[in-house]
Amino acid sequence: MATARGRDDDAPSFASDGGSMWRLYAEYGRGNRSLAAVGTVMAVLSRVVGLLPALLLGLAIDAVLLADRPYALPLVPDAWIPATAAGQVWLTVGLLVAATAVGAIASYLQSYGWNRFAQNIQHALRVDAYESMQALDRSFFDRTRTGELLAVLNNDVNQLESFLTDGVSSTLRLLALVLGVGAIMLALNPVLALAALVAVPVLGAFTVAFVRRVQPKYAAMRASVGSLNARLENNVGGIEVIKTEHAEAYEADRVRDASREYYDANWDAIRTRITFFPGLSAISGLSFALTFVVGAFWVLNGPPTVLAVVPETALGVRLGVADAVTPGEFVTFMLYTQQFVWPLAQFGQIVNNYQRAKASSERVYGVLTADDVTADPDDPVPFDGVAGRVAYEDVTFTYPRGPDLVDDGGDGEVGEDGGSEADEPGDPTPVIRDVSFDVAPGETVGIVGPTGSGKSTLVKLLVRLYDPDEGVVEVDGVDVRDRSLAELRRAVGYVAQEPFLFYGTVRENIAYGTFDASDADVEAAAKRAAAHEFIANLPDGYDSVVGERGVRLSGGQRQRVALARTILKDPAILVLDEATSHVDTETEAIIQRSLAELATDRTTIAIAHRLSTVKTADQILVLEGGRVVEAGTHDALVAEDGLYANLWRVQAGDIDDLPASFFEAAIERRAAIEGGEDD
Ligand SMILES: Nc1ncnc2c1ncn2[C@@H]1O[C@H](COP(=O)(O)OP(=O)(O)OP(=O)(O)O)[C@@H](O)[C@H]1O
Repeated sequence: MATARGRDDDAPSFASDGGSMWRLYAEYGRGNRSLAAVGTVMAVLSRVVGLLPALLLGLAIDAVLLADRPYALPLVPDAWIPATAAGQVWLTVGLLVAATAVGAIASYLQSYGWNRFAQNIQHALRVDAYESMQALDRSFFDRTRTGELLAVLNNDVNQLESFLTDGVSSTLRLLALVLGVGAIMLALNPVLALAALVAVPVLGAFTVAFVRRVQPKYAAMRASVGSLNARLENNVGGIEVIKTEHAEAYEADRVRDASREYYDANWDAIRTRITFFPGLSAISGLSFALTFVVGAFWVLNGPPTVLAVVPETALGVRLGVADAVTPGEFVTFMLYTQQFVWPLAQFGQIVNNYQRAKASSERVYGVLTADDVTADPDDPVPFDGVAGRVAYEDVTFTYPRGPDLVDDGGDGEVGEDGGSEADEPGDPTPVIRDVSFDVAPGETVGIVGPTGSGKSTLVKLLVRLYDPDEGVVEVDGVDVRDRSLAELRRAVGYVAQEPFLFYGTVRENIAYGTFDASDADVEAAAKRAAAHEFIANLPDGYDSVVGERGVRLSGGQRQRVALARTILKDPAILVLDEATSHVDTETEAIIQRSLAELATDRTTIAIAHRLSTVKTADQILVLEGGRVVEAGTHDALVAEDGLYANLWRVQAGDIDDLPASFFEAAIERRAAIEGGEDD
């Protein structure tokens, strides 16, 4: 698909099956029924009251112009009607004012009801969509572009709210109006009413045709908003690279392309929409004119002659074709026709908003019902104090590619088969293969190996960021999938390779996850992570704001804040993924000393490129191509004279002593990694 270039072809589109909108409204509306009821009743009341003026006006005109027409009001006993003309005028004025006042109050209450209803739903929906999104497993986020997800949580949720606020109440008012006016007109003069009502089926057919055309266009538009958002979000995040690579022009072009894609999708929808509204108005206008012609000639010349053949009591209903139409009736009729026909054109706007909300609701529903969730077991095995034994048994893992996800491109063509065959890159290769090892409680294990050999992936399986395809990862003899996620993640402290800091203070970042920690605990943890000194030197100390993602700190400082966070958590099992890679050797020595102290009474798994940091580990696993190729203590591995011994020589600077086979293997490895990245 041409327009899919530059998009992640396996990125989720958040599409869901149809019907999601009403399911969402039904589910979220349940707790807000009384607001909806107030909105509904008041919408109907305001419309009904709005019908009174035209009726009163017609009656008043006839009473004034026609000597044989006494002033009478429907449903009002004659005894209540004033005898004098002036009294009747005042009664009419009084009723008009009362109708206007009741109409205004009803209109306020209906707006209150529906707006409150819509805001409540919007709020609940956004929070739930966020919670569902948060529960999705790590691989979902690998495939998803942040901007697109934000578009769903923001724009799409807002779109639903806006339809609820305007669309639903307008529909109700329109319904009340059409039924009310239709009934009154039919009662006044059924034949003349038919002239006005003939527009209804025509408008209906016209609207159905519009909906069919515009619906896929709105879906395409929502998708391209997501695409554009994703591009913008990515570029703001990568602004440093854009600047240092002097890629401003290139990125401006890419944003232009994404924006143009949105423009085209939007314009396509707009073109359809702008032909729809004038079309509706034209139909409404024609119907108004038709009613006027029939009515006017009826007033002037009596009933149309074509109707003379219609029996007066056909079907037992009085058709009134033989009656004259009074000027007052004619005015009432024309006012109603206008009130009735023009708002029908508004129906187009409602349908239009409905279609937009429908496209949005499908995306929101897609997030709410996405099932890529790391499941908590039904009956988790509780920890009985965490001893800290870790075991991997024949573990194999491959990163999922996501062929199940629909690519809807930017051009609005939603893939019918869930992705094109041509994009299928073949079976992905496992990143972890048949890995088995055992870590006794309190032991320290070092994991080393060339870049891309699967070290980070291996430890992510322990905290269930991913689950293995084959084999088992155990903590204290129980499969981690049988542990509750909360307990497991409390037991295992994980310092990621690129630690993430939240916008906020240093203190908040250290206490993240241990939210009830005291200031003294935070400081103690920072000291153990060799972070206290630099924090104390920041302008506001522990209250200094770190900036978004911690940009105001250096890479090494960020690492130490993240390390302090995990130290504060005081987990039984400590997993460090190159936790000190960004700090200088002197600081590293300080951290190593406190880590060694920490490691004495807890299991520690440390990934390291700098082999000196794991030299004293109880065992070292050497990973290559996802397999454990060597295992043992530092001395044993050096004596073995294999990959570890060669890596050790590299770091000791003894490059001249390395065998040629080491370089050949290293070049092969690089080629394999780069080849893997290409596909
Ligand atoms: N989220 C992901 N989705 C798909 N593939 C991934 C993902 N993360 C890593 N990989 C791939 O898995 C392989 C192992 O990556 P991993 O990060 O585990 O290696 P590593 O040994 O920790 O590397 P380094 O030493 O460079 O940190 C690499 O080929 C990488 O391209």
